[in-house]
Amino acid sequence: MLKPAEPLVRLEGAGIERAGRWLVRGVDLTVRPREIVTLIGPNGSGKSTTAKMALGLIRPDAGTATRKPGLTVGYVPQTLALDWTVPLTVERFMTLTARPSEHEIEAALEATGSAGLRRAQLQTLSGGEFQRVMLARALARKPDLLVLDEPVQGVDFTGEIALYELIARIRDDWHCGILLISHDLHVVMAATDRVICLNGHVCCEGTPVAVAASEEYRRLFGPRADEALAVYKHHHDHTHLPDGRVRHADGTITDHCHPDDGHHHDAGEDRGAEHGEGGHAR
Ligand SMILES: Nc1ncnc2c1ncn2[C@@H]1O[C@H](COP(=O)(O)OP(=O)(O)OP(=O)(O)O)[C@@H](O)[C@H]1O
Repeated sequence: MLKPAEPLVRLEGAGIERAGRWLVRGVDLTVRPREIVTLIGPNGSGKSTTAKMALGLIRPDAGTATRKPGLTVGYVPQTLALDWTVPLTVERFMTLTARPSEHEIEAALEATGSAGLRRAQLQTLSGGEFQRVMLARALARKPDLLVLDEPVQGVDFTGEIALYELIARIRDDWHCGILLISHDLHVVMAATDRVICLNGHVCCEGTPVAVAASEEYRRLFGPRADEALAVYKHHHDHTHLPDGRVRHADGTITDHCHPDDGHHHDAGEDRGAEHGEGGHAR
């Protein structure tokens, strides 16, 4: 039996209370190395609050939040308090709150396809470019855990797919665990190992297929639930094992998955494929 990797972060029965109201309650969550865990749920369901507990930015009023000792976290928040009237290059932006080396800045920009933007002014970037730069800034810290709160804001549908593919590639190449927040169902279902559906508490959780099939999820999202599942089935082609290794559609197991390793086949071949536990798609 394979031993699962030690969690990077674990919430157990965690909850936050403000002014006599529980914003979220009873949340159990773990993110392990090389795992993508996605929090979905309607507006105000407690996704950002849960992520902040996982990050250690707020302390749970009930339950516990534990992080692996020495954990390095990269965080892309939903909103950023920036003075947009002050000129700021991408390079400078990346060094505002941390001191990454030249090499780390270069590697992070390269990995997010933003190398050409290094000297660009932040104010001139498109929505998609800005999200990639935000990702690069978080990556430059060489995080064990990346927490991405709505990373596809301001990005069109094609850009959204590309961004989720990039996130999966970052997990594979940088070996980090990723906690993703989204209320955007269709693409995110295809880009995650495990989904946790929140609505003030954990409504349902599991593989994308298990969640999409659950009553609670269908009640919450209605007909859009089927759309999300269709996209998921379309793209699936490999499964992440509990120890971080990857079982491919052809049955072989490797330490990681990468588009060039010869195991991946065209998404078109995946139509109607069945899914194992912990499956995810790229
Ligand atoms: N510091 C606070 N004090 C009181 N209420 C708060 C506080 N922070 C958040 N809330 C409330 O808690 C609830 C959950 O907020 P949260 O930002 O976690 O939701 P979310 O699922 O991330 O929403 P969205 O999809 O809109 O980003 C909301 O009703 C919000 O107004």
